[in-house]
Parts: sequence; C-alpha cells; structure tokens
Amino acid sequence: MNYSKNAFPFIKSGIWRHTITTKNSSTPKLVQKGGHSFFRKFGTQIKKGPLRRGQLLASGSAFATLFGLSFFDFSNHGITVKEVMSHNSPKDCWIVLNDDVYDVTEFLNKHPGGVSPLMEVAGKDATLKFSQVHSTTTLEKMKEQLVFVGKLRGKFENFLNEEELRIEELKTRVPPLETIFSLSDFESVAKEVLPKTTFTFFATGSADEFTLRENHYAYSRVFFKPRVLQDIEPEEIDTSTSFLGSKVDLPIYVSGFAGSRLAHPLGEKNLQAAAYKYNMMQMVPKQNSFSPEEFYPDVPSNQVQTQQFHFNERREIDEVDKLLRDLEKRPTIKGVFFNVDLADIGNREKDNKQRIKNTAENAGVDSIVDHRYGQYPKFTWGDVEKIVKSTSIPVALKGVQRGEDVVLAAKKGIKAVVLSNTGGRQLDYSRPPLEVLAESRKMLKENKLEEKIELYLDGGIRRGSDVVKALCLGAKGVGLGRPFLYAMAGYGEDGASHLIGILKEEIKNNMRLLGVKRIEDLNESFIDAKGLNLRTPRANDVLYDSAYMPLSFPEFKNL
Ligand code: HEM
Ligand SMILES: Cc1cc2nc3c(=O)[nH]c(=O)nc-3n(C[C@H](O)[C@H](O)[C@H](O)COP(=O)(O)O)c2cc1C
Repeated sequence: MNYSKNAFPFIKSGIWRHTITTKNSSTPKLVQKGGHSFFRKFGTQIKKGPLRRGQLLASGSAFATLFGLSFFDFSNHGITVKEVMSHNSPKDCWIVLNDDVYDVTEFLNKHPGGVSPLMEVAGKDATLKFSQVHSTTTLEKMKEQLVFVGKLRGKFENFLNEEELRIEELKTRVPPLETIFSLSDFESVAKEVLPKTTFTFFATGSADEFTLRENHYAYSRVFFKPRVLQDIEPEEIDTSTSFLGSKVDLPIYVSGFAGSRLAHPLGEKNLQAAAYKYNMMQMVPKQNSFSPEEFYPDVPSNQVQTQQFHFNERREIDEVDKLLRDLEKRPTIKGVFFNVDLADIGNREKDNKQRIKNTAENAGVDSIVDHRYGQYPKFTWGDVEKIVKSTSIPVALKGVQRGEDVVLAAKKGIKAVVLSNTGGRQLDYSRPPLEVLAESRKMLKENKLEEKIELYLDGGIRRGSDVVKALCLGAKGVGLGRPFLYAMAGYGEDGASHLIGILKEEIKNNMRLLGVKRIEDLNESFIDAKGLNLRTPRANDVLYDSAYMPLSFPEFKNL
C-alpha cells in the first residue's frame, strides 16, 4: 500500500476528505441519530448532510481502490456483516481488519493497549482505528494471537455520528494558520477538531497529573539574566547545533510518540517532512503507524533521525540484534533511544475513564474492566550493557529521571539520555525534567563525565524561552510531543512546519534579547534558577490552564 503524499495532494489542505471515503470505519451506525442536516462544501460538490462514509467523492470507488479497498463484494461466501455485529461483547468479541474477521475474545486482556480500544470496535470494522495507532507490521507480528474466523462478506454501512459530523464541519473553517501565534493556539484548535477520546488520549497524564503540570510549570520558576549592549547583528543569530555528531539547524526535535495518525491521516509522514524542511531531528517512534516499507522511501538520505524503541515482550529484548542490524543499515538513523521508564504502564486514569465510557456506550454495557498493568517485560542495566557492546549505533536511554542514573549511563557507554517522564504519562509525582537536568549536570561534573554523554529533555516545552532555559542549564536539545499532535490535528504538515517556525523565531528572539549569538554560548550565567526546586505557588499560566482538562467524577445513570 502506498500512502505517498504526492498521490493525495489535497490531504495537505488539512481537510480530511479522504477519511470519510473509506468503507473501513469503526463507527458503523445503521441509522443516523439526531437527523443532523446542513450544507457542506467539498471542492466543487455541495452535499446536504447526513453524510455516509463512502458517499462522498464521485470517484469514491477509484479512491478506495487506491487504498487497497473494494466497496462491493458480490460473492456468497464469507461472514456477513450482521453476523460480525452480533459478536460485540467482552465475552464474545469479533472485529474486522482488512476484510478478515477475527475473534479477539481471548486477546482482549492481552492487548497492550487495554480492553477498551478493542471493545470500542467490537462487532465492527476496526481497520481504520487500528491503522491510526498501529502499522501493518504490528498485525503481522501478532497475528498468531488472534483467531481468524473467515473473510467478511459485504460491507459495513457506515454513517458519521454526530460528533464526526460536527468535526468535519469545523475542519472546513479552522482559523487561518496566520492567526496561530503560539503552541497553545494549536492546542485550542485541536481540542475542537479532535474526537473527545483522541484529545483525551493525547492531552492527559497519569493519576492526578502533578507531573504533567509540573513539567510545564518548572519553566516558570527560571528567569533570565540578559547581557546588554552586545555587538551582535540581528541576522548573526545562529540556532544550529549538533545532535549525536550530526549537524541540525535547531536545538529542538520532534519526540517519538504513538497516535500521530489519530491526529492526521499522514501522521508521522507530516512530521518527517516538516522536520526535514527545517533540518530538525525527528525521533521515529517504535509505534510508527507506517511500516518501514511505507515510511522510509520518502525519507531523504541526508535527513537526521533517531529511533525510539520500547519492549512489549521479552522476546523483543532477546531478538534486539535484528533491530540493531536494521537500524545500522539506515543512513538517516543517528542513534537509538530505548525507553527505560516502562517497568509498567502509567495509570492514565482520565484516558481510561473516557475510553471505558465510550466503549461501554458502544457495547451497550454498564462498564468494562480493563487490565493494562504488569504487561511489560523486565529490562535491566545488564540488557543495556549487552546492547551497547553489540552495535555501532549510538545507544541512548529515554526516560531517565535522576542524576545517579545519568552518571551510571555515562559510565556504561551510553551516548545520550532523554531526561523525561514520558510527558507525565508514567509515574505521577516524578520530578520535572528541568529539575533533573540541573541535578544531572552537577553530578556529571563532579564525576568528570560531562563530555561523555549528551543530555536531552522533554515534557511541557511550549515556548522558545523554555527551550533556551533548558539549553542554559546544559541540555544539548529538547523534544516536544503533544504540540506536534495538536498542530497536525488542525493543519497536517503545514501545521507541523508552522509550529517549528514559531519556535525557531521565539528562540532567535530570546537569544537576541539575551545577547547571545550561538547555541553553544548559552550557559547558566544567563539564568536565575534559584527557585527551580521550589514547587510552591506560581503565577497562573492562562493559556495553559484554559486548555487543561479536569478529571471528572463518575456519573449517575440515566434511567
Ligand atoms: C486486534 C489487533 C490488534 C493488535 C495485534 C494490537 C496490538 C497492539 C500492541 C502491540 C500495542 C502496544 C504498542 C506498543 O506499546 O508498542 C497496542 C497498543 C494500543 N492499541 Fe492495539 N492492537 C490491536 C487492535 C487495536 C485496535 C482495533 C485499536 C483501536 C481501536 C487499538 C488501539 C491501541 C491503543 C490506543 C494502544 C495504546 C497506545 C499507547 O498508549 O501508546 N489496538 N496494540
Ligand atoms: C499520545 C502520546 C503518545 C506517546 N507515546 C509514546 C511512545 O509510544 N513512546 C515514547 O517513548 N513516548 C511516547 N510519548 C511521550 C513523548 O515521546 C514525549 O516524551 C512527551 O510527549 C513529551 O512531553 P510533551 O508532550 O509535554 O511535549 C507519547 C506522548 C503522547 C502525548
């Protein structure tokens, strides 16, 4: 399957016309609830609502063929849609993936993403939802865990539900990109144009979200000490630096995360293109929704990328050599970042609540019990040592959270660490990475190891000033996660590029005002970080706070 952007130039417009032309949807509603009706304009066609998936473009079937789908099946063999739909409970759950019907009842409690995402598509065609989070590789690797029932006969009649209709309409009138001035502006648009379940998956953190909030607020505890009257021409400001030996034009990178295709159909490809445009590093996620065969043909050989990887099963640790050999052959990959804060999945309570609510509604049951804990395999310093010895690729760790571990990593030949708590999605009350950075720099200096390892950090970075503060405290570079998802949600690749442009200008502006010409000249003398560890009252950050979603309490039933 080729998802090359050139094949679908209109996708760049940010309007997801094609998403409603496929038959493979996760929301098969045989009747349109509520009878919404309004005029909608698509190119030269004007349609009057309620929209049916597949109804849209005159060339719908040709389009579907491009996606490797066929709308009609005239054979009498296979399993009917009605039959599939009757297997929609936790005790008897079938789903359809690419016209193959699977019984996933046994798999429900083994699914690393939990029971509820599967129950959301119980008795339905799960192809689209699956492809938004997984690549075809995931299915191939795990097929033996699913029970193949047979081929689907016919097609699901899919209508857009009310939320989807509202979103499609909103997407035709998102604010012009020129009116997006900050990363928070992107977030406000994303909150409107993403389904609630998706926004909740992106935005929320674990438990009471103290870490999620502190990640960001830590930056507000550091102030600048500008140097005045410097002999610097405005155009002399240079934001370039080097990451793991490769030159990049910005000290920021797009982090590796799941779910890009939930934000936009071209997900990670948008990020790759925008990162290349700015010569900014892209960390390619393990959970890339494109398989390597779909993803890498579009990647120029001089792009700067790294690979993020985590282990879902022990087998993957034992077979890590294969991964390393593959990565060694990829010219763009400058390092591999292994997650080290995944001894268990974080308690993402808000996300789970939202999913369970959705799922229970869809499945017509009161509640769903989700088992997500205790699924990750043991991954130790011993494994890390073996990996370092067995590859020529620089090995790095993502998710380090204390100075002692940074020192240990440097001693064991690790080339870089990302000080990260996975954006507040793992252990709540983990400290903000900015604090860990200050601690780590000090401990590396004490151990004379500061030249041995590069320090990166991510979590809560929303302004150029945040970036500059982290660099002053000794970070080589900083990663961003959610802002890229939000930018893509409203505007696809253009949004991702605009986001980088905003940060670049903010960084340059901060450097000019600080009296600093080059990234390597930023140091601790430019900041006052005395308050960094004082997690005491703070001034409200209005933009950040207004986008924040509070945790909700259980609701009474409507009888
Ligand atoms: C039946 C076939 C499926 C298989 C074999 C499968 C496999 C997996 C695997 C291996 C992961 C862990 C990924 C990682 O941590 O690297 C995962 C996570 C996940 N899956 Fe699935 N999955 C399936 C179906 C689905 C469907 C149909 C949905 C959505 C409706 C879904 C949604 C998710 C989500 C939301 C996550 C968690 C992502 C995260 O928190 O990072 N999965 N799945
Ligand atoms: C929706 C979502 C999914 C994520 N998935 C992963 C993942 O699969 N692997 C990983 O290492 N980090 C993952 N992350 C964490 C990011 O890589 C990054 O550490 C974090 O988002 C940085 O915080 P920020 O979002 O505040 O910028 C995910 C983050 C989000 C928001």
